[in-house]
Amino acid sequence: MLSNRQILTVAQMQAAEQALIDEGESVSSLMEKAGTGAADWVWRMAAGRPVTVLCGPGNNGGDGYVIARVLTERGLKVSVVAPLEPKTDAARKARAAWGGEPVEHATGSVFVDCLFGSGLTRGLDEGLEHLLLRLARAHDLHIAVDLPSGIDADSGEVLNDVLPIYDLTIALGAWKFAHWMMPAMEMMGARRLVDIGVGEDGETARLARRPHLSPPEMDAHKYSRGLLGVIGGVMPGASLLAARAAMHGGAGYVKLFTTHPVPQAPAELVVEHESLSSLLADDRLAAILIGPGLGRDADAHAKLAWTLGCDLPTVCDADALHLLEPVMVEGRTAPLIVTPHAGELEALGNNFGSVGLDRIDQLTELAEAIEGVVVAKGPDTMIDAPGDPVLIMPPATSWLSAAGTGDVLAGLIGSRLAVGSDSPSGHAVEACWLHAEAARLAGPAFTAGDLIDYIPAAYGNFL
Ligand SMILES: NC(=O)C1=CN([C@@H]2O[C@H](COP(=O)(O)OP(=O)(O)OC[C@H]3O[C@@H](n4cnc5c(N)ncnc54)[C@H](O)[C@@H]3O)[C@@H](O)[C@H]2O)[C@@H](O)CC1
Ligand SMILES: Nc1ncnc2c1ncn2[C@@H]1O[C@H](COP(=O)(O)OP(=O)(O)O)[C@@H](O)[C@H]1O
Ligand SMILES: [K+]
Repeated sequence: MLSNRQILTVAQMQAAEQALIDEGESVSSLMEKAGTGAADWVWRMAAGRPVTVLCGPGNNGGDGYVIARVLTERGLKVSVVAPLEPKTDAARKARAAWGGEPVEHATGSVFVDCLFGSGLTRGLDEGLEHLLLRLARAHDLHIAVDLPSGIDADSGEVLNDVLPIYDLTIALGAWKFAHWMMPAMEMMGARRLVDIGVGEDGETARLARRPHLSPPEMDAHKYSRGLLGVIGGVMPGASLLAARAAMHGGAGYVKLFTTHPVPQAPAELVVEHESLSSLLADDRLAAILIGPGLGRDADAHAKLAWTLGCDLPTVCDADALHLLEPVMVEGRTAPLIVTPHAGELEALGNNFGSVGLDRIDQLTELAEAIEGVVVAKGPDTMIDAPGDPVLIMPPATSWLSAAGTGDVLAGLIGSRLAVGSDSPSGHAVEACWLHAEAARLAGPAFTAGDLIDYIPAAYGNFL
């Protein structure tokens, strides 16, 4: 059965195709499924208008010839541009079955890019780049088959300076990382997946599943729902945002521990000013969040070291990520979740020895090194825990790119961790969904404070 969530590397995709071939398929029969499935989408988009297909030398080009044949049979006017002869047997057969004559150039309504797919090994050379751009400019609608040509399937890297922007990308068989990773995913437009029979493999990366949350138990009380301690620092605003968000994230009780005055704290938020050691001795604490507004001085360092030494379920965000060192996590057994944005991921990589790696490798290595969950934030937020498949969040609204929204997410993750009904990475996923859903409901131009107001309604959408 088609898995709508599975994300494969090129090597995994090739292995999956080989498994199908071992079961009796051929490259040509797979190409027929891929091409006819893609042709259905092109047919819908074209709505009777002329189509131009750009076919490359490999099997992606082969898919293009199948699309051209199917749409011609259905009565559409189809032109094929083929700057390179087909090199694979399956592509040659598909071209012969199409039976038409390629043209040098075509204008029309719908442009279908079958130049290169997952077999791309380098950026497009100047001639192909110009041809691709010229054809794209000569058409109104742009469709990429499997992947836009010129991007790296495994890293989402865009290998040419200028490439077309697509209205639709039709993934074949399974998602590739580039479909859900920046910067490539920005070019893809809507994404659709065509089934060619690739099965589910529990080991591979996947899109994070939308969670189902539960209301509190009938006999719940504030402690049974989870007590979260948020440790503040020199910038009270950030820890206050996190604590306020946490109050709506499921935990029954949120306390803010800070030595600094917090005049804007709402009445429901308990602010404690005692020493950290006595506050952390409370055995009712279900989880701790430390980092937003903490500062990066010696005092902040000491607070972080002390907190992690208490071995409670802990979320580290913001300043804590710059201070975190391997020695602080040694010997811990309680869950740890870190929530770096790109810059903080870099800083953590430096401290934990995972430098110079691509984003996915850095994520997985860091999760192993801290023996905890890493939530790598951004337009393509990814979550990893040691031994688990990498999870990628579906894209959230770009209005989240506002100061303080990370503090809100950290508060939500802390809150879910305090609830403690799922695995730590499961809680990170729940919080990311709550955050994204609150942002969707908040509409345009919200602030981090506004975002918090939408968390209860977002919560309601997961019950
Ligand atoms: N392998 C299979 O069983 C199937 C593959 N399918 C399609 O096949 C695609 C992968 O096919 P291929 O592995 O043939 O790869 P591509 O069709 O993406 O192209 C690879 C060919 O282009 C050359 N090439 C790579 N980068 C180049 C560049 N920058 N400039 C010039 N030439 C370059 C390679 O040397 C190779 O000859 C998938 O994306 C998908 O569209 C589907 O038809 C389904 C079945
Ligand atoms: N362009 C974007 N599209 C979607 N989500 C984004 C975008 N930019 C930022 N975000 C999200 O917003 C939050 C920002 O967090 P962070 O960078 O820590 O900001 P801050 O430190 O100001 O709170 C993260 O959850 C991130 O995933
Ligand atoms: K393509």
